[in-house]
Amino acid sequence: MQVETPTILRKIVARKFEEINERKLHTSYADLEAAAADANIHNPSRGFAKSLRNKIHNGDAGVIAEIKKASPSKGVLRELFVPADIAKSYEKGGAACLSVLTDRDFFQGHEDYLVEARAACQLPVIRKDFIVDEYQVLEARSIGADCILLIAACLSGEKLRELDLMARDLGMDVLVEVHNRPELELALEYSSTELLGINNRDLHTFELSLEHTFELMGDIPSDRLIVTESGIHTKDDVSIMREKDIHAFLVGEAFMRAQEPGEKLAELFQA
Ligand SMILES: O=P(O)(O)OC[C@@H](O)[C@@H](O)c1c[nH]c2ccccc12
Repeated sequence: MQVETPTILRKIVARKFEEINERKLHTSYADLEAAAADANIHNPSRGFAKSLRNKIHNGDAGVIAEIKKASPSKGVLRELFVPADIAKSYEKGGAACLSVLTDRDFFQGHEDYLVEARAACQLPVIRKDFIVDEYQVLEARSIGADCILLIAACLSGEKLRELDLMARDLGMDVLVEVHNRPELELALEYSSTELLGINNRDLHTFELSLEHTFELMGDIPSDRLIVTESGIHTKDDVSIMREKDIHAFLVGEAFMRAQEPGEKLAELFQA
């Protein structure tokens, strides 16, 4: 079963396949396998899901704080952009985990940003990119990623299963992202990952509504940890979610626009 792919996403994914082919000319799959194995010795996974769960067990929100310079819908979000400083600020502000955009062409991200951010703190990090090929999964572990994002809207069921199992074999956690019911069905059928993200933003129209989380959450088995993604800007947004028993959040823009991202995190998420 293949869920229909929206157009902006189709454009990004088409470019992604080109990019992967370019990279394969530069670094072979075998070299990347060796680099990932090496990372598992020198830079083992920090336990992404575990860190989220720990915060939630303590009664806090589990916040995945995003490091994102720009996005296709909003343009540049932050001019002064030093990933290591942002990472430290987030850690101080109480983040459970970091999310680092590594896509270059649409989000002005870079793999180096993930490496720099992770080296500057103790937090586990998710590689936020459009992952459609095994090559990118190896690449993620080789740069130190503790988790990868898999977006149901750009994967077939079989591909989702393959990439999910491969990531977990490499010691990473997997966050599977869905936006609507067909994608949720695909995610539940083809992946048993604990972390299920509901993106409140439609990657086709950029339309954003927190209602997406409430509409889909009822169909998610209780052994999964739901992460509400995108469009969280106010303390009210946070309390509405927590009242409905959603305790894990992925937040980017609201923090990126603040002078001190970690202070903004503490302000939004303090009880
Ligand atoms: O900046 P926001 O609205 O707080 O959203 C963060 C995050 O959810 C968003 O960046 C995101 C969610 N899924 C994605 C997939 C690809 C790129 C980006 C994303």
